[in-house]
Amino acid sequence: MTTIPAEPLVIAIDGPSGSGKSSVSRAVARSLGVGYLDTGAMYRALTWWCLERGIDLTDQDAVARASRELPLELGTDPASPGVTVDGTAIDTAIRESRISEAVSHVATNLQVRADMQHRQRALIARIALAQGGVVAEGRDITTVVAPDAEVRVLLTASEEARLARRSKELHGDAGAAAVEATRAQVVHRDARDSTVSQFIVAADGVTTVDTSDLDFEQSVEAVLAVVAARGERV
Ligand SMILES: Nc1ncnc2c1ncn2[C@@H]1O[C@H](COP(=O)(O)OP(=O)(O)OP(=O)(O)O)[C@@H](O)[C@H]1O
Ligand SMILES: Nc1ccn([C@H]2C[C@H](O)[C@@H](COP(=O)(O)O)O2)c(=O)n1
Repeated sequence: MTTIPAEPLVIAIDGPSGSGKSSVSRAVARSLGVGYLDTGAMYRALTWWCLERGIDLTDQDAVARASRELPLELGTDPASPGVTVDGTAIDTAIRESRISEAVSHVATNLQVRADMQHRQRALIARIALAQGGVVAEGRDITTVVAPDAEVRVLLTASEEARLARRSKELHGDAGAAAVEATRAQVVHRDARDSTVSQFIVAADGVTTVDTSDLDFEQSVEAVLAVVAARGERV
């Protein structure tokens, strides 16, 4: 473990799919001994819940209603951040391809976004207080949900690197066919999601960490270096 911040520290991390947000954020939170919030899991959980209940994802009002009623519980321990809806553990189910391919319908619903952003601000405040700090990651955390966070990072990587990582994770190899099969879950999803959030280019005051040429441990160290340098910026 590195150092436990004296004051509750909010670290906001955004970035495109496959940049390493979830895995790197969890490792950073563990290293600092603070809580973790996976906001993407919230959109995934709502997508799962709507599909379970037969709600048409293109029916914006119905999905927004489901969002307001979603009985969601999120674990905030970076070692095991479980996701539960109405008592059912859905950690594995929300990572299935059918959810990855459908989640943008939900994430681009502006009524849903307003509801989720409201929940996320409350969660960030609560986790930071309870766990001495929080690493919150997603697509609009540095810009909309927590623009006043003490540390704001855009974690990015080249399209090639992101496709290869996700392909290896899903198919166990990064050969051309596997990479192509992964494209819809990475590039096409980012194109849809970027119509409602800015996560390709860093906003003012947000530090870009490009992990294209870094391995996992080096990426974690690079984010921890940004955290360590906080306050040194003018
Ligand atoms: N710097 C890195 N070098 C190599 N592999 C990495 C690196 N960072 C993350 N990975 C691996 O890449 C894969 C994708 O990472 P992760 O799921 O954290 O990305 P993400 O940005 O959260 O994606 P999404 O937004 O689609 O959920 C994981 O298998 C992870 O272990
Ligand atoms: N703050 C956020 C977090 C996530 N999303 C969207 C983008 C993705 O399509 C989906 C799932 O996220 P992932 O688990 O892949 O990081 O949710 C968003 O719009 N805003």
